[in-house]
Amino acid sequence: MAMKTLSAKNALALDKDLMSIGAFSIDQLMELAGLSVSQAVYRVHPPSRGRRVLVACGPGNNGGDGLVAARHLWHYGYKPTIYYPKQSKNELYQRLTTQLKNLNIPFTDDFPSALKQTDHIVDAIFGFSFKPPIRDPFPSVITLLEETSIPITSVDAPSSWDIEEGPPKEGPGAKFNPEVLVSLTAPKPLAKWFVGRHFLGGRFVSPDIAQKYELELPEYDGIDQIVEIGKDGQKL
Ligand SMILES: NC(=O)C1=CN([C@@H]2O[C@H](COP(=O)(O)OP(=O)(O)OC[C@H]3O[C@@H](n4cnc5c(N)ncnc54)[C@H](O)[C@@H]3O)[C@@H](O)[C@H]2O)[C@@H](O)CC1
Ligand SMILES: [K+]
Repeated sequence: MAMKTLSAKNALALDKDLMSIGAFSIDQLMELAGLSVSQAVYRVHPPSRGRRVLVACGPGNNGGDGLVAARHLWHYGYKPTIYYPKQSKNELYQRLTTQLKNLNIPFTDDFPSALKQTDHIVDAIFGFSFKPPIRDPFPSVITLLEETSIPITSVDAPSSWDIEEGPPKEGPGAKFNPEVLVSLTAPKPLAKWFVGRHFLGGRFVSPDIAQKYELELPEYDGIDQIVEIGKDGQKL
């Protein structure tokens, strides 16, 4: 399906519109984004395939989506583990972290060991505000994601990919190819380089905002928070 993509600049502007014109709070948007991610994981990797999910969270809102997704996954019967090395002091993130700790969801600083004990990975490290080059401690994490054979679901962007230009030409991330991508609101230009199962999530865009950014969004089915927009190597 050919679908219009949203540049990093427009993704940020749309986010601001959702919170001003749309009257949403960031908590609401993040909750719905994380719920979408949890549904995509359930769709591609049901608990019968293994309940252990390693959720790698970055310092910004992409990481916040991962924290929310982890909570929903726990409620679906998964056993999430969180890698969240650069924790934000922002009150929202503190609350999301407390919610996970209240469910006895473990946090780890040892990414290589955690990777050996998981069935699925959620990559919530960087989203549309990522600017290369990757700073510590993430280069080695991206290299491990690149090398692992455990399936990965990336949130909004395969972390390390340039939002407009796709995978880096060399260094960490150059060979990173997650199995699943959940684009939030609309795919970013980098989706042109992605081959795998591609979902759209973030079911909160009103018709006027979609029109402003000339988005032709697909219909979501029933109560689903995700819609599959590409698979089997079909590209945007
Ligand atoms: N409307 C939407 O589509 C929504 C988007 N959300 C999420 O918000 C994301 C965007 O969030 P943010 O704008 O907070 O940004 P990101 O989470 O994409 O990343 C920004 C964070 O990463 C750090 N960072 C950037 N480049 C780095 C580098 N090279 N090395 C190390 N650290 C680096 C920044 O210092 C900042 O802390 C989206 O991709 C999406 O996942 C949702 O939470 C809410 C709704
Ligand atoms: K990501």
